[in-house]
Amino acid sequence: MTALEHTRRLEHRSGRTRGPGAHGSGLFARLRAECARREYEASVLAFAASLKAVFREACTGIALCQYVHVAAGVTIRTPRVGEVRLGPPTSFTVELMAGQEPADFTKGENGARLAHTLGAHGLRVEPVAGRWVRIHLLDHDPLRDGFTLPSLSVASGIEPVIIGRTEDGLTLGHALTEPGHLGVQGQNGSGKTQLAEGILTQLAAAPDVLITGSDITGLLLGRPWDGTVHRPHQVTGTQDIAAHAALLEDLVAEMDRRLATIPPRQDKIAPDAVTPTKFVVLEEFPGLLRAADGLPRPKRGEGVPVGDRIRTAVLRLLSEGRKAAFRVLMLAQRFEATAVGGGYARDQFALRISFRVPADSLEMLHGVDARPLGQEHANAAPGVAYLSGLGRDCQRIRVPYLGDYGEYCDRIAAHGRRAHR
Ligand SMILES: Nc1ncnc2c1ncn2[C@@H]1O[C@H](COP(=O)(O)OP(=O)(O)OP(=O)(O)O)[C@@H](O)[C@H]1O
Repeated sequence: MTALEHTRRLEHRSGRTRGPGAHGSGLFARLRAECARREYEASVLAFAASLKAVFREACTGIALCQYVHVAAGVTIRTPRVGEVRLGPPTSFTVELMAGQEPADFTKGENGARLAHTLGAHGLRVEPVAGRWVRIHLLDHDPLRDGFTLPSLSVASGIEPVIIGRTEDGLTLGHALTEPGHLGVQGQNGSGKTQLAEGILTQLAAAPDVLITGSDITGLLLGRPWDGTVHRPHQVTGTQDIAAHAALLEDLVAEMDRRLATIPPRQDKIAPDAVTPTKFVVLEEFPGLLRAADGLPRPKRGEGVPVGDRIRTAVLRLLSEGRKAAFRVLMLAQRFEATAVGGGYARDQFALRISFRVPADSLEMLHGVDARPLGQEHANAAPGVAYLSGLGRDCQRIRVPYLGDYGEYCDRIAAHGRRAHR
């Protein structure tokens, strides 16, 4: 019998025996209730014993154990299991061995391997006290269920905007004042737009934030922003690709002005309503570069190719913009170096988010630590992403769902800062 079958049988049994004894007061009823209670207790003990045995085997299988040399040969020590709670979800306490850390149970592929051996979908490790942790066996993906982004907006870029929920159910926020650009990749339909729309609607009203940038699709920026202070700072469509380059070069000039006027004894601009954080959105950036590179190249000595102008401007914004209160949000299907303006440009993203992408793309953006996660993430559901950077380990998150495109337009209309306010 596998651990999974055992769990199911006992859960069923625990449910069935919860009530016996409650009905009837005759001798036979009391005997039946007593019998059921003993049977239940025996089944719990049997389950706990079998879980301990399977856990021990699993720890040995993934080398979360110690080999102790004794006179009779080598014995294997595994972390000791304490109290077992039937659940659901089933959980049990474990005493860490010398040199072990709680994260060892989930590091790399350990979490998935342990969980599968124990018949669970995944596991969560909660430090309890001293050297003890509680391991929770999850019977389904904690990110399976989506959640809706409430219609809210922040009053300042200092306030965090909601970007997702972790596997532990914690809401994850990101303040625009955090010193990092955001890089987001994902295949078509994986959820990039929902994330970007969610972030933009939350920022649209902040007086110290200006939403600017380039969008060849003309859906994320552009028309929904008509009538707001942000709209004149956005370039959309593919009719005039040179206009995208001109906007980005204007932003670089503004950045240079700001850098030249940083007040004495300060090393960065403190954004306010007069000098707002410029949130530079680059929607489908590789597509913009492709379109620019497809334009006829100017003759020698007659100017710089538009693609090169865009690459140079974006690289400068990425590498020097942080101190001048510039933050870039770049969206791409994959963050291949050539597609996003070079490996140096890619390295400038302090906060990196990957929706469903092929395994090699995940590693490209998040480093080799993400390699073991690649295969599973290649089939991730829309809205499920990996996030790393700004002091956070690579972790899975669920991004909130905003609604259909009409809802996005309505929220920008409701929150978008207007010139006359
Ligand atoms: N956070 C989410 N929660 C639930 N469903 C989502 C979420 N994000 C996306 N989806 C679903 O996936 C669909 C596609 O999402 P979205 O348009 O954001 O993808 P995309 O990566 O931007 O794709 P494209 O590159 O084609 O624009 C949405 O219409 C929605 O049905």
